Amino acid sequence: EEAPAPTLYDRLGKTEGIAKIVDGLIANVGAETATPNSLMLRSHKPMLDAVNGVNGQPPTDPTRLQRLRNHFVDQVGEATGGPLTYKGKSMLVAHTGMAITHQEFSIWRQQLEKSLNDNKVAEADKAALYAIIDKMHDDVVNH
Ligand code: HEM
Repeated sequence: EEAPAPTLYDRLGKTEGIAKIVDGLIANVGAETATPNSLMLRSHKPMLDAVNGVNGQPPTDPTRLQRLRNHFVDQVGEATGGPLTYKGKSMLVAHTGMAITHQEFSIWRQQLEKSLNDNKVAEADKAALYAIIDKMHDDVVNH
């Protein structure tokens, strides 16, 4: 009996590996929002304001980014064949009202790419993950 072939979830390092990739993505997006002429600040400002507070006011929703992070780990874990279950909103519902542009989607994808490279994900596994991500493009963009 041969062992079953590892799933993409296994090849990304299971939940621990996926969490590192997601945390890297979030760190990269956060860094981009702090740059002059950021392309990601517009879409992320409501969440950042809720987490950080505005004008010295206390945060209105301090765990909002943490919830997004945990949901995203579950979503990738489920979509790559792992034992996780995504319990968040559909991609269409989650991104409706944000008017995310194709350009913003591309910049987001570059932040993911950086994290995949930093985590030394193999090219074939990056391609397999992009196939999953790019299928969501139309649900995320222009709503
Ligand atoms: C295929 C690509 C993407 C995936 C898989 C994804 C995934 C997610 C997930 C899982 C959530 C949380 C939904 C929930 O908790 O119910 C979310 C929310 C969010 N996403 Fe995305 N996302 C993608 C693209 C983008 C892009 C391109 C942007 C902006 C440039 C973006 C900005 C946001 C923001 C601001 C939130 C809301 C956080 C909040 O208000 O609490 N996402 N996304």
